[in-house]
Amino acid sequence: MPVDLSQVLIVEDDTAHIEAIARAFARISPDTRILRAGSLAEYRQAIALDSPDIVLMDLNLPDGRATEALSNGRVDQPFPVMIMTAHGDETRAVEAMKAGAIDYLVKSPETFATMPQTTARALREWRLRRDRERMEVELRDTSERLTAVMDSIPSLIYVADPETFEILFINAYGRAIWGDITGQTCWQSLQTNQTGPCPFCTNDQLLPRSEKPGQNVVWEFQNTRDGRWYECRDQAIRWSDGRWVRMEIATDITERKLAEEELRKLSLAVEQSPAAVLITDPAGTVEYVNPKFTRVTGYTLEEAQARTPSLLKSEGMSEEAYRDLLDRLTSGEEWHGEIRSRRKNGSRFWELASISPVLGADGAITHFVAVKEDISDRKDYEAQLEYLSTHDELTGLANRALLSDRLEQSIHYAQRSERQVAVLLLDLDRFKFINDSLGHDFGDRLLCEVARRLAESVREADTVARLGGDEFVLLLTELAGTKDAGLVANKILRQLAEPYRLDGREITLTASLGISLYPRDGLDVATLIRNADTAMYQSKRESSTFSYYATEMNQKVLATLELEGGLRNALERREFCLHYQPQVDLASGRVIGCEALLRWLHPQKGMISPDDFIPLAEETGLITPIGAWVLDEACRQAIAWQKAGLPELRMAVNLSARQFRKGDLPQQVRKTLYQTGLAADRLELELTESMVMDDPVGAKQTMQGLKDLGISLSLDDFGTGYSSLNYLRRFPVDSLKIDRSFIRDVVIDPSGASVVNSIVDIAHNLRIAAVAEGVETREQLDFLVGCGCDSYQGFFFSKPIPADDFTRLLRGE
Ligand SMILES: Nc1nc2c(ncn2[C@@H]2O[C@H](COP(=O)(O)O[C@H]3[C@@H](O)[C@H](n4cnc5c(=O)[nH]c(N)nc54)O[C@@H]3COP(=O)(O)O)[C@@H](O)[C@H]2O)c(=O)[nH]1
Repeated sequence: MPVDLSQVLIVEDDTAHIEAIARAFARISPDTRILRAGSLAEYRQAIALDSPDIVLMDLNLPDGRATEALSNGRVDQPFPVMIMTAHGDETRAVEAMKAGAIDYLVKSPETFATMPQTTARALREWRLRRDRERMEVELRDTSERLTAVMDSIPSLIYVADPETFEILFINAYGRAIWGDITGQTCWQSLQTNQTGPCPFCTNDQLLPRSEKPGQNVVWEFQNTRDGRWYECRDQAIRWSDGRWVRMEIATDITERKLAEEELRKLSLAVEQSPAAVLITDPAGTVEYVNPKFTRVTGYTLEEAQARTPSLLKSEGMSEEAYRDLLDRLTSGEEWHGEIRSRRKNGSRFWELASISPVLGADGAITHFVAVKEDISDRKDYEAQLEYLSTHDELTGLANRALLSDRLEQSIHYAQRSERQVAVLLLDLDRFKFINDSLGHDFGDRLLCEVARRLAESVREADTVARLGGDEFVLLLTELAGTKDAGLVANKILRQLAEPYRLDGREITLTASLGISLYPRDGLDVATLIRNADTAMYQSKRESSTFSYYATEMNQKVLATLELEGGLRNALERREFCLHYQPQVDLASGRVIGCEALLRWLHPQKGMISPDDFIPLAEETGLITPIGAWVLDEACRQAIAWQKAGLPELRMAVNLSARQFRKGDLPQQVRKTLYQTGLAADRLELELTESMVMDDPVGAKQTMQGLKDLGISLSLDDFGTGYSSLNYLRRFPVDSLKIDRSFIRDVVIDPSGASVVNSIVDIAHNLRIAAVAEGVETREQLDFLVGCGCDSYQGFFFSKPIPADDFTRLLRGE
C-alpha cells in the first residue's frame, strides 16, 4: 500500500463496527495505529492529542452529527474525514460531503473488510487534491504578487505568443496607455499603438519563432497615442503552460530622446556654427573644434586634439588680463574678451572670444567651451577709424586731437622728469596766395612736401601735427634747455626754405614760427598751443623767422582781438568816414585832386589811425568790404563836389593788397563808377610796389583791366620797396608818388635830394608824373619845384580834412 497510513481515527459509537475495521487494518496494514472515539466530544479530544492521517466517522453519533465536526470545505483541514453511514442514509451522507467529508461509505461487513484499501485510496486522492489546491493557491498568490510587481514597474510590459500573435499579458502601466489588450492579437492592437514595424508580425529576422531564452532584441517605438518614445527589450520566457513566449519590456525614453534630439540639434548647430568653437577638458586639452575653427585657423580637429589652445599663440593680453581670465573660469564664471591669435600659416588675426566653463551635475567643471568670432575686419576698420580720427588725411601727420593727447602725455612725463616741452607752431607765409594762384592740387602737394620735411627734421619721439590749412605744430619732448627749441626752429625753417620743385615749377617758401615752452609759458595743452600761436603771429608781424612766446604778446593779442571785434561792426555802425588831402599842381598852385584817407571814429577810443587798423583789416579779410565802401564813398563825394559846381578834381583812393589780388577788381570798380556816375578819368587808384611785385604777371593783368576802364594808376610810397625799373617800365602806371621819407630829407640830406631828383627823372623818362608826398615846409616845396616835380600833397598845404572842410577849402573860404 503506497500511501503512508500511520494513524487512523475511527469515530463510531458501535464498538463492533470499530473492531471489524480494526481487524481489517490489522490484517492488511498492521503498522497502522487505530485510534478510537465514541462521540463527537471524544473525537475532539483525540484530534487535540494526536494527528490522524484520516478520520472514519459515523454520520450519527450520540452527541451529534458528523457534519458538526467537518470544516465546511476548508482547505487547511489537516486530515480528510470519511463518513460511514447506514443503508438508506445516503442523502445525509451527501450533505456531509458538501460539509467537507471526502467520501462516504455505507456500512457493511464487506465495506469494513476492505476499509484499509478504501481508506488508503481516499487518503491518496485527498492528499493529491490538497496538494493541488495548495499549489493552486500558491500559484495564485505568486501570480498576484508577480502581477503586483509587474504593475508597479514603471515600464510597459506585455507578453505575446509569437506563434499566435496573441497578447497574453499587459501590465498596469501598459493598460493605462493602451487599455487591456489581453487576448487581442498584435495586429489588432500593437500596430495601431506603435510607430514602426511590429516585431512579431513583420520582422521574422528580429524575432524568430523558435526563440531561445537569452536572445534579446532591442528596438524603439513611438506610442501613437501620446507621442512618447519607448525602448523595448524583447526576451523569451517560459509561459505558465510551458510554451516559449515573448516578454516585451518597454521603458519610456522620451526624456532621453528629447535630450538626444536637443543634443543632436546642438551638435548640428555647433558643427554648422558661423562662429569657431573649441572645447577643452578642465586641464585645457582640446577635445573638439568645429569646422569653422578649422576654416579660420587652418587646424583640423585631429591637429588640434590633445593640444592646448596655446597652439594659436594668442597675444595682446596683459598678464593681468590673463590672470583675470583664469580666475573667472576656474571660479565658474564666463570670460569675454578680444585676443590676437596666429593661424597655422603664421598670419595674425583678431578673435572675440567667449569662454565658459561647463559644470557637471556635481558642480565640478567638466569642460571649457570657447566660442570665437574672427573680428579682424572690424579691428582693421576700427584701426582705420582710429587712424583717421587721429591723423590728418592729406599729410598723414597727427591731427589736433592726437597732438593734444601727446602733448598731455608729454606734460605728465615732463612733470616727473623735470624736463621741458616745446610747442612750435608754424604757419607758411603767402601759402593762400600760392594755393589760389597755382591751384589747390598744387597746394596740397606742397603741403605734403612741407609735412615730409618737417617730419624729417625732428626725432622719432617728437610729434608733427597739422592743425589745418598751412598751420603745423611740432611737439618737442625732453628738451634740456630753452635754446634747444630755437635750434630746432632754425633747422626747420632752413629745411622749409629749400626750393620746392613741383610740376616743373620751382618755388620757395618761408614760414613764421612761434615757440611756447612747458612749464614756462603754460601748464596745459590749450594754453601752450594758444601761446605758441601768439608767438607765431608776432613773428609774422615782425617778419622775423621765429619768436619765443612772451607774456606781453598776450596783451597785444587781446588788444588786437578787441580791435578786430570792433572792426567787424564798424561798417554796419557807420563808424568810418573819409578825410581828403588836397593834391596841388606845382606849376600853377591849383588843387587838382585829393587823396581819400580812411578814418575810424571808435565810440570809446575816439579816432583810430588807419596805420593801426588797416593791417588788421587786411589780415582778417575785412579790408574787402571796407575797401569797397571807401571806393564807393570817395566816388559819391567826387560827384557831390561836381554837382556843387566846384572845380573838377581827380579822386585818389588807396587799394589794399587783398583788394588788388582779388580777381574781380576791374569789375568792381566799373560797377562803382556806374552806380555813382563818376567818370573813369576822375578816379585814380593808388597801389604799392609790394602789391605789384608779389605777382608781377597777375598784377599787370589787373592793372591793364583797370586802365582799360579809363582810370589812372599811381605807385604809392615809391622808393621804399623794390623800385624795379624793369617792371616799372612794363606796368601801365600814370604817376609815381615819392615816399614822404625822401621828401623829409631833401633839404637836410643831399643823398635824399638826389633820390628825389632821380625818381622825378625816372618818372619823366617813363612819361609819367611825379607826385611828392608829405611836403611840410616851404623849403621842401621849393626843392620840388626846382627838380621839376609835377604835383605834391602834404601838411604844408593841408592835412587830410573832412569833406565839408574840403568844400570850404575849394571855395576859398
Ligand atoms: N588801403 C587803404 N589804406 C589807407 C586808406 N586810408 C588810409 N590808408 C593808409 O593808411 C596809412 C596811414 O594813413 P593816414 O594816417 O591817413 O596818413 C596819410 C596822411 O595823413 C599822411 N600825410 C600826408 N601829408 C603828410 C605830411 O605832410 N606829413 C606827415 N607826417 N604825414 C602826412 O600820409 C598818409 C597818406 O599816405 P599815402 O597813402 O602813402 O599817400 C597810409 O599808408 C595810407 O595809405 C584806405 O582807405 N585804404
